[in-house]
Amino acid sequence: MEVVRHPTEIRMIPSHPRRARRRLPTLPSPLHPETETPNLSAVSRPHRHRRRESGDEQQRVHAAKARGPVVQTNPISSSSRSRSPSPSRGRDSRAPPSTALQPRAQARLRWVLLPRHRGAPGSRRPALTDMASYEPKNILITGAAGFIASHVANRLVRNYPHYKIVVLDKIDYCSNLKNLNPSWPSPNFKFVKGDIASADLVNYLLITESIDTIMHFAAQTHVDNSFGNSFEFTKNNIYGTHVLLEACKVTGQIRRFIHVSTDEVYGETDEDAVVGNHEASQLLPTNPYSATKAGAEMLVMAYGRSYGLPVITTRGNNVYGPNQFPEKLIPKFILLAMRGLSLPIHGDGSNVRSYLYCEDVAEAFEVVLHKGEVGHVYNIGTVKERRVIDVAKDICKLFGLDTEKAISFVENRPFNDQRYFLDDQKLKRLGWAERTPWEEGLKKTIEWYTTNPDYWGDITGALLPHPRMLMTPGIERHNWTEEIKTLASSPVEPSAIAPAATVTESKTDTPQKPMYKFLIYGRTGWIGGLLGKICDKQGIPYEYGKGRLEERSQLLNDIRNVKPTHVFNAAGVTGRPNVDWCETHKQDTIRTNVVGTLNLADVCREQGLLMINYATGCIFEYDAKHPEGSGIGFKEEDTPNFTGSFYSKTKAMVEELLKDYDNVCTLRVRMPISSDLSNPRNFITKIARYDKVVNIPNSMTVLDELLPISIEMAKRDCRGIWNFTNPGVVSHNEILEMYKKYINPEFKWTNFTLEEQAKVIVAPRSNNKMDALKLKAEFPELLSIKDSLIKYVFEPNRKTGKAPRPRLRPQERSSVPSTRRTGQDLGGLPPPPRPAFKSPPEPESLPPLDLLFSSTSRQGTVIARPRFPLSARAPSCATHRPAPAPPALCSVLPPPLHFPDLGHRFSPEN
Ligand SMILES: O=c1ccn([C@@H]2O[C@H](COP(=O)(O)OP(=O)(O)O[C@H]3O[C@H](CO)[C@@H](O)[C@H](O)[C@H]3O)[C@@H](O)[C@H]2O)c(=O)[nH]1
Repeated sequence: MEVVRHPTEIRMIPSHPRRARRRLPTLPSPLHPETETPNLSAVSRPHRHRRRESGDEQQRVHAAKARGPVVQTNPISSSSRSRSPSPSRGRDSRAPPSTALQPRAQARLRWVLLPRHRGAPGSRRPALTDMASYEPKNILITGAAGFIASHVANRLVRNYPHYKIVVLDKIDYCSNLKNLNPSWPSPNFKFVKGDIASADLVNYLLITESIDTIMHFAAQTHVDNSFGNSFEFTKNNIYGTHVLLEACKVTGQIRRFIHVSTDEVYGETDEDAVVGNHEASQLLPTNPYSATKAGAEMLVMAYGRSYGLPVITTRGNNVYGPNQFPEKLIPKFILLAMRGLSLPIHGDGSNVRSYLYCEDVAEAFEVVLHKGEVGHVYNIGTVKERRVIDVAKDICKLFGLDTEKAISFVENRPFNDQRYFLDDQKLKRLGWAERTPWEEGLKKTIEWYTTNPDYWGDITGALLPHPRMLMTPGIERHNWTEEIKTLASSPVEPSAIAPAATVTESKTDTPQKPMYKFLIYGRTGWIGGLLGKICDKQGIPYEYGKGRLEERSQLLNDIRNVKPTHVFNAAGVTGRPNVDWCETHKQDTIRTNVVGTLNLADVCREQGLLMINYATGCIFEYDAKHPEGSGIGFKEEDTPNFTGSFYSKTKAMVEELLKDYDNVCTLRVRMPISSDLSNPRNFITKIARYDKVVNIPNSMTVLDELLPISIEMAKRDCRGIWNFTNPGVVSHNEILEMYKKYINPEFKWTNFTLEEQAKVIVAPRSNNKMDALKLKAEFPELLSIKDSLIKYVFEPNRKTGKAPRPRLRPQERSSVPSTRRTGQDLGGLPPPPRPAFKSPPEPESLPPLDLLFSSTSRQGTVIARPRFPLSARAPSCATHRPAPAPPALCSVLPPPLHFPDLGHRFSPEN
């Protein structure tokens, strides 16, 4: 008798660059020649070269011998485990099954299989030899409101009225009760809403429903999600499976446990492999999802071996067809094509997948259920492979779309297996065959989605290039209780099932839980205020942060209270009236802009939250490599070269440190502009009001266009550094020319040089061109700065006829000293007709400081003489003390001046 070591360990080989791995030599397989359960134990090999059954039997025998003698470890899977090692057994078990059991194993089998709760010893046990005609009675299907399982459940309910089909589903974000529509009226169908991880519920169901067969589909299945929240995968896929297995052990009545796994457990197939992964191939999962599926398989195998649970495992290729939640490639691309949106290909689209139509797969499960051999693994596969790009092209073709225009290429997944190639012969030998040709299946699928466009409700989040639906709040997208009650012919009464069952009364009329909730810092700032308005408009729930950025406990409180999906940081000190203030308030600047920002990033990371950080592009200035007028812009990866002002210096430092926070999306804003021409922070408003302006081309940010994009970036889970400006540059004079053309034909201005400007400002300011290609690639519709200015700012504000004199807000009027303007440069600011965004109201007590002290531009691009002596500057935002004001202003500066949230203002300096 030989002994085989119990597979206890998956050897995880550190990730290797894909190409490099492919070149490694093939190594012997560590497969146990007697079973189809993979040996995951001792042999350490390069990841890519777990053998794909090289056919070198000598190596296989050698590897088997090296592991030592074999022990009959699974009393149930007699067919595979009672045979002695046979080098002639190739890639799967073809020899007839043996029924011989070891005495000890027989005893164990009896212990497990006899119905200890009700049946007497000697009651009928599953006939171990008549595998080809297994007859279940009461089947529990887990995850049956999901895609594949619902097709299986509907098929079994329809084809086998004498089976009782009990389905258990927690109704996750990707499930839908409508998937079970065909089954609801059937008397042999029962739905239970609940979680497989609830041991009480599962035990109760197994016993009260006299379950003899389990088909276990319930799982977190979306690979993209698993890169974001893999603990959910461990909980659902491993722990959930474990609970089920334990319930099988405890209740002791299960005659079949069909465990649904995936081709992904084999890991990536070599590009040049001509033979597919056979059921005995080594498991080498590469992503967190497939790792949890492999982990679950190990538990299933262990319960088969340790307790004789009659297990069968399936490993399937990709499935497509009606009812699939559109986070998966095919339904997502169909729905995007229906909406005229671009189809985002991860990477270059060369990844290959093998697609099976859902009905064919349901039939495969029907075959496995009735004919599958206990202890065996079955691939459910097709050798017809398709590159992702070709799938996209086929969809485009059927929609009559131009592929060049309809397809876009986006960042790849952190790891994206190139190919999963299965050997599909074993299941075929049981009589199953794929029936639906790709063209037919795809047409049927498109037909279904176009007929049911609203089947899934709000699926905006799923249609993103890298959806992370699991990370959205309240994973349930819908409260299904009422539907359950209506749909079920014999709904499970709450009282009739274990307390853990969750068929509960509907507590709310709201059908849909929101998918996003934003926590925004910078309530009183310009950008913070605008963000709130965009959220209002888009119906996105949000709250403003109450805590100060530098107070960790306050931030944690905010997060606990708000439970956000994303955090937006539009807070920071910019100095009053301008960044010169930072030169003399270095610690205050550091406290908020450095300590506070880092603190928030750190808290968000700890809480698993993405932080969208409105940063600045004023950390660059034209240099020899990026000269003015050359068209060469600073890229995201360029090192800041402008530290002339303390403000910019600290911003550059923070940006550098934030690079190590993978939960942060840094948006480099520059010279923000909005359609609200009455807002004194608006770059246009400022330069139109200055006495003299410099004239330098710069990259700028049109907030009306770009702030909604930043929200979209949050939804798309964009991370890292982004130049957040419109493409191209525009100079001051060009903007003022537009101003003259659209707003006030009589408008005039005076230029002066940088040198002249330097005399009236404290710290130098930056001028630069940012390279916006990265942003443009993600948002191809992004307009160039000049087009954006026309579309979002000047056209909506266009004035015909003679423009009126500028209308200042009452505060502004009363606070403007008579000597402050020459007249011509204040002239012509009409109230904007209908700006897309209005600036948030300034706090009542806050005078319009930009007007009071309007002398300098923070970009260093415009300048006028100070309107007051510098000693009369605005109160310090850090001290909250009113600065002495000139007598003329006393009436409009209510004592004491209070700046409730100045520390959290977004910098208009950017
Ligand atoms: O917008 C998208 C979505 C997907 N893809 C690519 O399309 C392929 C298929 O992706 P997806 O539809 O998410 O499926 P897989 O990642 O192949 O995983 C599916 O197929 C597996 C079987 O191989 C199952 O185990 C998984 O549960 C199931 O999600 C992958 O290469 C993706 O990178 C894109 O290029 N763009």
